[in-house]
Amino acid sequence: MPLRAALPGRDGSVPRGGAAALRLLAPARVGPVFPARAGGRAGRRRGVSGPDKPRSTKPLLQVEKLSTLFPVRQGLFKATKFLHAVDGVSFYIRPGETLGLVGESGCGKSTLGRTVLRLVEPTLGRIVFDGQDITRLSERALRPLRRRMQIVFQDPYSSLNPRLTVREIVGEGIAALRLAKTTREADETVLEMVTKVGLGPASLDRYPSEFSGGQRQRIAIARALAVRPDFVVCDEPTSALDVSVQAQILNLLERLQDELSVSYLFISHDLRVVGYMSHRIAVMYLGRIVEMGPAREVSERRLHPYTRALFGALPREDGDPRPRRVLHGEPPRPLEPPRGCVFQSRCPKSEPGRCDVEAPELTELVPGSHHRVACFHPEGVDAHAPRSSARPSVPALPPADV
Ligand SMILES: Nc1ncnc2c1ncn2[C@@H]1O[C@H](COP(=O)(O)OP(=O)(O)OP(=O)(O)O)[C@@H](O)[C@H]1O
Repeated sequence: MPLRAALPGRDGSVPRGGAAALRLLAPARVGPVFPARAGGRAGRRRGVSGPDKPRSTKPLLQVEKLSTLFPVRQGLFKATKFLHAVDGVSFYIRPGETLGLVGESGCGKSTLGRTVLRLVEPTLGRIVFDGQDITRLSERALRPLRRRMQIVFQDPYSSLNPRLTVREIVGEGIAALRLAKTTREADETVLEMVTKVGLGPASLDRYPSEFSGGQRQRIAIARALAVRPDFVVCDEPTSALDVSVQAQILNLLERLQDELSVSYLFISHDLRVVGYMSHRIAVMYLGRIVEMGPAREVSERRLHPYTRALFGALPREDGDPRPRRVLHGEPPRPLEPPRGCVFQSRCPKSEPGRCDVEAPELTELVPGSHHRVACFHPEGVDAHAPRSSARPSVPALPPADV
């Protein structure tokens, strides 16, 4: 089996995750709690292509059984082991759609996002972008597609070159890809993008250090969208920001998506953020997707015990500080993924002889529901019966002034 995973300058020998990571799943509230709205975007906005009414049924991005393994040297005389950062993941994203990817720190979200962009080499599986198999395309052959696939990183402090002005940062891609015929045209596009993200012309000749975290993230978003991509990986774009500006950036991303018809893979460890932004949600655990479906379905039904635990870790809306459900233990090391179900060691429903032997497939329990779960004992046998309460599970974020 050819193992082609790259090691892009990151020390992955110490797998992250654990108790500290789980605490991240229940951070302070993102601003004040507003009257609850339906989980997911399809339920709360008109004119947005929700999972039930997609703009197009043809996927823009199709990922099939994708795995990214990192070779890790254990010691001078020990054999190299392979860390399973992403393990047989399949999903699709339609044009103009947001797929939210949520899970604990270290479960493989960023690696998955980077692998689909071919910033990290896939080990196995297939990535099809707009009908073209890009899994093994050479860098040269990939170049024309690079414009169409962009990324916004978590940290707006380290992701912007401090020596470049905003004009240069936002114009970099336009110049590199020769998207403007004249300097004037390039300048106009830069100004248009900078204005779209809520920064004025006065920002153009200033440096990143002169801006706040939220403003820097706006610059990073302008840079990503200036080349008019079809698909953007948003890798925890608000995690490094003050709570007060998080909602502004989320609303900005949402507005730009509607204006520019871009698709997002939206990565976050914060369920409320993912629930707010996404048309569909994928829940990831130890490199695998354990539940995936329309945002409202996933947030209301929560078929996988892990999804339940994530929701249980959210702060209660009644202000009671006690978590509803505590997830004990640590995730297994991705260097030694368990046989059988990845969640078995922390699962209250784990069945010896089955869950520790066989890996459950991601399966649609109710045909046509588009809601799939990888579990032999999904929560609630009558999981698809209508629920009496209309209360959504993900508290909404406040509206913002963008
Ligand atoms: N270049 C690398 N070499 C070796 N291991 C790596 C490399 N990059 C990531 N890893 C490991 O792969 C696993 C998944 O990491 P990844 O950063 O994708 O997780 P994540 O869910 O995005 O976490 P976080 O939210 O903390 O960024 C981790 O165990 C990590 O240590």
